Amino acid sequence: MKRNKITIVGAGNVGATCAHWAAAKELGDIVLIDVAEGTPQGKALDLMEAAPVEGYDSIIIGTNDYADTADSDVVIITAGIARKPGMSRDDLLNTNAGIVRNVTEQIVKYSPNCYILVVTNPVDVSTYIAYKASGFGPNRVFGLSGVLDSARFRTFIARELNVSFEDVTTFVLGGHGDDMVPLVKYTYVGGIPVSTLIPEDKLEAMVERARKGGAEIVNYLKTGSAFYAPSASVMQMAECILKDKKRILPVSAYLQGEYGESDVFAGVPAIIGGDGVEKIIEIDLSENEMQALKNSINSVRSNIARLS
Ligand SMILES: NC(=O)c1ccc[n+]([C@@H]2O[C@H](COP(=O)([O-])OP(=O)(O)OC[C@H]3O[C@@H](n4cnc5c(N)ncnc54)[C@H](O)[C@@H]3O)[C@@H](O)[C@H]2O)c1
Ligand SMILES: O=C(O)C[C@H](O)C(=O)O
Repeated sequence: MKRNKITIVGAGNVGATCAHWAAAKELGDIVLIDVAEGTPQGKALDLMEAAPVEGYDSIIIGTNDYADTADSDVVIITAGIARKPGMSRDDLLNTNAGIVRNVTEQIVKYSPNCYILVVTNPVDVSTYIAYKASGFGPNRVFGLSGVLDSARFRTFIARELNVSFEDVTTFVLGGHGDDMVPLVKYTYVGGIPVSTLIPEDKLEAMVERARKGGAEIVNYLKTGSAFYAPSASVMQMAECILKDKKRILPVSAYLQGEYGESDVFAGVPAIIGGDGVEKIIEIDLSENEMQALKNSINSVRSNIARLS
């Protein structure tokens, strides 16, 4: 029986932690690849040497050679620079656009049948670049945004109510930027609408904190950005493909008329299963929510227009 093969491009904070979650969940064998010589090799060996203690059976290799990534089922792109305090994610575009394009070309050459999950920021634009460079169908290339942004919003709500994190469900839509759209209307705690449990002003403060959740961590860390919750989030997306889970998750997906938008990536709810983005779900939005989504998508479009 063929084992799943997961390639993670970029062996930095997000990439190495993705490998950690993937091994802990025994999602498959793992290839960690980076331009830095020694880094992926050292981190992969170190992680594999934890296997006898933790009891997972993933084979983990580190490399600088794309030939080792051949025939991957899922490829996660985390390569590129991260922001520092005072920067926006969009400030990373000039450096990261070329990296994502180049990485995608290499990946596709060796794994023509894979699914590509993009993490590198600004993620909605990076995912657009990877989609165009891959020549893959839109179901096979998508990005990390809403799972992470929703996880932050869920965390704040669960702590406020002192309930299990698992029992809070929500959606955050739009681009993964400061104008993302957390949807209070679609937020439930154990099936109960959150608006009946938390006063409006407190909820609004949590919405704002979720929107700025990335910057909050950057301001603490100073030298880089969040990686535990981001890597857990993207590995949940990978797991949905590898196990054909068909979960409904908010992901950065290619829009072809949904929500009145085309030829752009933005966070929307979608069924994620063995065939990647199997269906984008269009939910009812109020006029204000739709306008907020459009504003957020317009920010993504203006960055796409900056690409040469
Ligand atoms: N979409 C999201 O929600 C989300 C969440 C967290 C981080 N990010 C983004 O993910 C990216 C990585 O973050 P990080 O904290 O891991 O950064 P990091 O600096 O710790 O790691 C980045 C790694 O990429 C490698 N790299 C650079 N160019 C490469 C290339 N051409 N090929 C292969 N590897 C290359 C570097 O050597 C480094 O090891 C950043 O752009 C960050 O903004 C996005
Ligand atoms: O904030 C960042 O730059 C990294 C990531 O997009 C996040 O939301 O944590």
